Amino acid sequence: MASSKRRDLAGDEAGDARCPFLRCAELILPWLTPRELAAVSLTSAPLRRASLSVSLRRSSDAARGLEPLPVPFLNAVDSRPYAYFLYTPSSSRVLSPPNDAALPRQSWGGASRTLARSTAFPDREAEDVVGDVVLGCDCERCEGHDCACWSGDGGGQGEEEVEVVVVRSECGPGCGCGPECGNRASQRGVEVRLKIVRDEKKGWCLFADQAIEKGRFVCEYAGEFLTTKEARVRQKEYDELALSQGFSSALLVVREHLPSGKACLRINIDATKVGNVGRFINHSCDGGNLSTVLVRSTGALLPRLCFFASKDIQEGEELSFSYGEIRVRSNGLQCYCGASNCFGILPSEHT
Ligand SMILES: C[S@@+](CC[C@H](N)C(=O)[O-])C[C@H]1O[C@@H](n2cnc3c(N)ncnc32)[C@H](O)[C@@H]1O
Repeated sequence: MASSKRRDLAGDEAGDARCPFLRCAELILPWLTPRELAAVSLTSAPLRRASLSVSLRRSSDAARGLEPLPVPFLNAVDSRPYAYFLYTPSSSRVLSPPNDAALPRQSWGGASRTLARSTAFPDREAEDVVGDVVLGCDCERCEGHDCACWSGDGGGQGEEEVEVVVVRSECGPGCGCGPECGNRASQRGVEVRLKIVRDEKKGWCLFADQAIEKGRFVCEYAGEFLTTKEARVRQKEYDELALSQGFSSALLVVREHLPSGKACLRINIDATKVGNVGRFINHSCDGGNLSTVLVRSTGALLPRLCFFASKDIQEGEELSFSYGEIRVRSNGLQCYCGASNCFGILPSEHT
């Protein structure tokens, strides 16, 4: 009996594959948002099966084939199969669309992984529209030369605090060397096995799926480069959503002090709508196991924010870093990092 049921199912699937309408659907479904996919799946059993396949393929690789290794979603706590956002391996490739424009679509979960590459981002140089020089940086801890600080959104209610990070130079487009050059560690994408695991309290969390030695590059914090004006508008929108719907946003502000010591370059990276696996890294009050490094490639105006292992990391360990130390709101979002020195609330700072 069971085997005849299996045969029926296999027969249905073979029939589905031969139907021209379903072959078209296979091409279209990967371009749909989860909401659109759910609506389509209600229309017929074959479309429900096709939509389910798309969801399964999406949950098997958050990076949609754009990184050297797949990064799966694992969820044992609720029914969400994956988080939906547009994937970019590196910040420098994307541009924020105008406020009122819909985000471009990106194919995800199709039978062919190569479709993900046809993302419709405008083909313009990001660097001519982002990166604000701010005179008289208000960061008190940075002394000016060769230092940088960053702050980020800790789940609403303003940006987070400012943290000193290291600045590193790598080879760039103008250097004669190729992609295998040892001085391009952060330019080859995610080369360590990672997985994204759902937690009841923290939402999605990025985990190491292999041991990672201290100092090794883990991933970039990739997202949309925004102007400061756009960042402030978005921050306000995210704060409201965080308070009303428990929304998780991922907007970081990096300030790199210019050599004069009298100005800093403010870079706003928003991974909320367009990002990479870095957007799943949670905060830890003890500093976690990742260090943040600003990497500037020769010839590039804007640096990229990159994560390196700050200690030896075991397979199965959650990856985390400190979002900062300032908490401007005593009623900020609750922190569940579990560190012995946990403050109880996530860092936050005024935008
Ligand atoms: C950059 S995202 C990290 C990924 C996020 N957990 C998700 O589900 O997409 C930042 C958000 O994660 C959550 N988060 C990060 N660290 C946390 C922590 N230690 N405790 C509770 N929530 C945390 C907050 O909602 C914050 O706004």
